[in-house]
Amino acid sequence: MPYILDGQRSFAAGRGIQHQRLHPLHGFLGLNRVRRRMKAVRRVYDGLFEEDTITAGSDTSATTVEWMMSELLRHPRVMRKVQQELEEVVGMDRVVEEEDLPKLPYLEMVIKESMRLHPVIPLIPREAREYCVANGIQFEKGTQVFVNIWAMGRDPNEWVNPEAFYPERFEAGSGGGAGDRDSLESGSLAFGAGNRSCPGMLMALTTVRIIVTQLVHCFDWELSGELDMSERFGLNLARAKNLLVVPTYRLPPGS
Ligand code: HEM
Repeated sequence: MPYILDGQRSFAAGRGIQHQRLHPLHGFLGLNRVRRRMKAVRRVYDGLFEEDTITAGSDTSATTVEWMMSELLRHPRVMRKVQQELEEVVGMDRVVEEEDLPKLPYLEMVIKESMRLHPVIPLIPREAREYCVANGIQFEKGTQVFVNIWAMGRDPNEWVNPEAFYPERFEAGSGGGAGDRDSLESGSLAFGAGNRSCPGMLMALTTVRIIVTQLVHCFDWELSGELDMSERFGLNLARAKNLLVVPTYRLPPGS
């Protein structure tokens, strides 16, 4: 039966698989884990209100998961390669744990590639605090600027074949246009830059990594119907259409 794969409910999948052995597409996200992390983030950034953190932190991660799963469904070769990496590192008799994540280099490339093409916050607002000139353009003090992260990720001057989903471009020496963007945590603009960059980045990356790996490790996925990659423009750049999929459990019974 086709299932609407949305990032929020994918959280549920992880929890269901790990602890309840429910139908894996029901259940509940490890919300306590998320709450614990939220508290940790708040301790560090205690000037922020919880509402801000939850708003900024939930849709963004969920939408990132949806785009990544869409790209994996569109590129079975890449999906298979992620599954193979998981089979080698984790095996097939248990689910992925957070401790496994640093041992999954190909997964990292897939995340980078997906976030390059689908930064969920496509425009980052800034204001010129003083008169300045950048790229020959003069900005008066107080000018509002929107940095277009979406366009930068698809700039043909920066990336070889920018519209292609090709995670291997991030391999050292691949010549794929990755340049010095070898680390998401230090290089990607998908989380902004400078003093106001995303304070939830590390938590977000861990959340996305664990959800996607559990989905891909525990299930084979098939599309139900056409895959429409249209975007719904807004503050959060989400999929315009539901992602309809058919999952099949692939771990042996009891694992
Ligand atoms: C994949 C998931 C996420 C993405 C792509 C993302 C991206 C971003 C971006 C681009 C900004 C603006 C940065 C700038 O202006 O330079 C931002 C700000 C922010 N993010 Fe995230 N974010 C994600 C997840 C999270 C999570 C999980 C939290 C909290 C737990 C969070 C909390 C915040 C907050 C509070 C701000 C405002 C920071 C400020 O204005 O100083 N984000 N995020």
